[in-house]
Amino acid sequence: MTEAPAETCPAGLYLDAISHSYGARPVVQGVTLAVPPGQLVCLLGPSGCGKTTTLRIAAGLERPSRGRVLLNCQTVSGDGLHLPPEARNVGFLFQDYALFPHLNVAANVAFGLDKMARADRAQRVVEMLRQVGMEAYAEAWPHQLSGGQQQRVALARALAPRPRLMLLDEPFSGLDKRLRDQVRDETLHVLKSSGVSTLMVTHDPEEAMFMADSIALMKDGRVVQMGSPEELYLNPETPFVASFFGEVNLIPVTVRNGSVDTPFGPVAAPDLGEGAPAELLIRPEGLTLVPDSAGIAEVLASRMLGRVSLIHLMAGGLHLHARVPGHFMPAEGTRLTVRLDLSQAHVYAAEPGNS
Ligand SMILES: Nc1ncnc2c1ncn2[C@@H]1O[C@H](COP(=O)(O)OP(=O)(O)OP(=O)(O)O)[C@@H](O)[C@H]1O
Repeated sequence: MTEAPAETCPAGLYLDAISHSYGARPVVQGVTLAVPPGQLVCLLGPSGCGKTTTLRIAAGLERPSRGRVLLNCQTVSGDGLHLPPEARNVGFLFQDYALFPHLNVAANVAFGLDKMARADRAQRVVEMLRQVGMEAYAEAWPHQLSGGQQQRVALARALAPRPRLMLLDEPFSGLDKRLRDQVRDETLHVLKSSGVSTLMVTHDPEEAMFMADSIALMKDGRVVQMGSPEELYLNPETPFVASFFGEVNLIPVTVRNGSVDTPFGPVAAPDLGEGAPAELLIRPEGLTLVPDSAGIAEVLASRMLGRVSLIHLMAGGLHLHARVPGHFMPAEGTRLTVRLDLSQAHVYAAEPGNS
């Protein structure tokens, strides 16, 4: 393995300007990202944006056409070198990464521990099964377990050899919603308490926000923004980032005196120039509604969505959606005063390709 220069060498996983093409088609283009030790980073983005290819490059299952992969400051891909997955000491958890059906639970977990002394191996298996709450199932066969239990055993198997990196690709998508929430929560706790660095692929923004210390949002093979879930949600750099985390109201506007007008008051605009066409994005949860016979907005429809109510309203000629926590169902035609939370409103240049 080649030592990397110290200044470009954060510990953990470091992808350094990775590009990859299938034939003539570029699918990953100059991706640079770090997964610091013990951190969980999610690769998030729409279908086909290159998440899985990036993960496969980190695993060593694909060789990048350009760039380098570093693990704890050692080059494992790049500079003419390419270590295969089995030489990288990485653990995998995939949606369809099934357990070996001919091995019982304990033997599945022991699978990657062949270099350990027998007694140490048995102890490590018990320790791992305890960590994932499956110690009572050591002698069970995979077909006797539920999907969630199988996934817990797969996690124990992946972590047993103490990998220096865990790679997860849509690991919960085979589970139904209720089970998924529970297994996701357990998986996060086990990963965090093991202290392993983790890179996880998901297309689900809520899942990424639940799991990640840091999210790299991808589009067309590139990372368009990377940061903590709060940073991406509260300070999205483009309309694409803003709208990826949930429905938004999108309003064409014009910049006047450094701001744009809305029916609820002005919103400060970035420096786009006087008269510049712009896009105003308002999150539906950024609108607070108060019934008021003198209000400028009118209810078109109210819908209960479970924990929130969705109100369709008309204000200043605009059809907007507001999401209000709890049960709030004003009748059609009710007049409202609307307050806008400015932290939930963002103005962008109306450039083609901006979104
Ligand atoms: N082995 C391959 N040969 C050719 N093209 C491929 C191959 N693997 C992936 N692709 C293409 O590369 C692009 C990126 O695929 P990738 O699986 O990395 O995206 P993704 O973001 O993980 O998508 P998804 O969420 O749908 O899995 C897609 O258009 C896909 O069809």
